[in-house]
Amino acid sequence: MQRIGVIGAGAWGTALAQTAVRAGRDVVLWARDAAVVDQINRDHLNREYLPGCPLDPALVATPDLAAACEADAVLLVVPAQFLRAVCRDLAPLWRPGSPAVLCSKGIELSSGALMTDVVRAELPAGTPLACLSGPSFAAEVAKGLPTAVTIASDVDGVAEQLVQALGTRTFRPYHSADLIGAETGGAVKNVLAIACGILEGAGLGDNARAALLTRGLAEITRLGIALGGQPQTFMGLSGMGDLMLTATSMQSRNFSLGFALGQGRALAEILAERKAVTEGVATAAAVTALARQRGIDMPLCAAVDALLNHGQALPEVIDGLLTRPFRQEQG
Ligand SMILES: NC(=O)C1=CN([C@@H]2O[C@H](COP(=O)(O)OP(=O)(O)OC[C@H]3O[C@@H](n4cnc5c(N)ncnc54)[C@H](O)[C@@H]3O)[C@@H](O)[C@H]2O)C=CC1
Ligand SMILES: O=C(CO)COP(=O)(O)O
Repeated sequence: MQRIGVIGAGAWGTALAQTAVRAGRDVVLWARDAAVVDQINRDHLNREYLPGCPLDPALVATPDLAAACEADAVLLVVPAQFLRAVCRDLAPLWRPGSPAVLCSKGIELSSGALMTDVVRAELPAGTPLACLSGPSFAAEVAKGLPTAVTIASDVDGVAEQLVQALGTRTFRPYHSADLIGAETGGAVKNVLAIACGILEGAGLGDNARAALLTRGLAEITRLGIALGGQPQTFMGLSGMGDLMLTATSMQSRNFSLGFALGQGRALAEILAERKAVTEGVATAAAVTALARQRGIDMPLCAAVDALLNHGQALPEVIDGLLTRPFRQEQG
């Protein structure tokens, strides 16, 4: 895999493109915004989405989807709610047999579909699928700080090839065969990061944070197993690893949104101030609907959804969680 296409030049697409260049690959990064394309090619910067990170001059950006599809593997890095529309444009341009690597973290709100379901439905039949997930803030990856992630695929040998293509001394992918497990962890942790931010912003204490992380991981695991994931995946980088990172750091857009909510600010006001995507907002609703449909108990995700999307007041949401019946810990 020498030539890598990257679809989406937000923070994560740009950082992944940069790390693939560092790994010695020829990389073409597609951006929908012509100004971003020009800036990457001319100034070797993406000031809009990845400020303060000088980019390798060998990184080439393009406004032409077809040019990014001329690749041995294509990383899909557009926000979850836009992925289907972009895949529809990609489908006629797709190089047969080229793996699609999902790097977005979310669940489609309109359908409850995982990102792999979306891609499977829209890209040509037989396209090998993989998922890259794990604890990885884009700015740190772009700067070459040490990072470990999971690359999962259900097609023999594909994850291993991607590990070889993208891995460097400081960007360290581990391969896995559990595609569903890897992507479920990445999607649901965003909702739990909002919850953790809320409790931090509201000053509910360190005990509450530990309780939330632990019970949150139990929610990820319950849903992930029901969708077909392997239990041990949720203890790995794409599960516990990403939850620990995202739900404890102000670098996270999801955590910082939760923090502001916990301090009493309104969702609309917080969202109006940011251009960056905060995936957990839509995913809270998507995951809560999915859990309800499958009869899976996910009280923390449901609480975030009630607060964000159904107008429930914060004290009421917290009270609802604190007055749940006592129960056995496992299961
Ligand atoms: N930023 C990070 O540290 C990480 C992000 N991710 C995931 O990567 C995905 C992309 O996030 P970021 O690169 O951070 O985004 P971002 O917040 O930096 O940028 C937003 C992106 O959305 C695109 N966009 C806006 N409207 C669009 C539309 N209508 N159609 C298609 N694209 C549109 C913009 O062009 C831009 O590329 C998300 O699912 C996120 O969860 C995963 C790991 C790390
Ligand atoms: O997924 C991420 C880190 O692994 C990025 O999280 P945020 O989208 O909350 O910034």
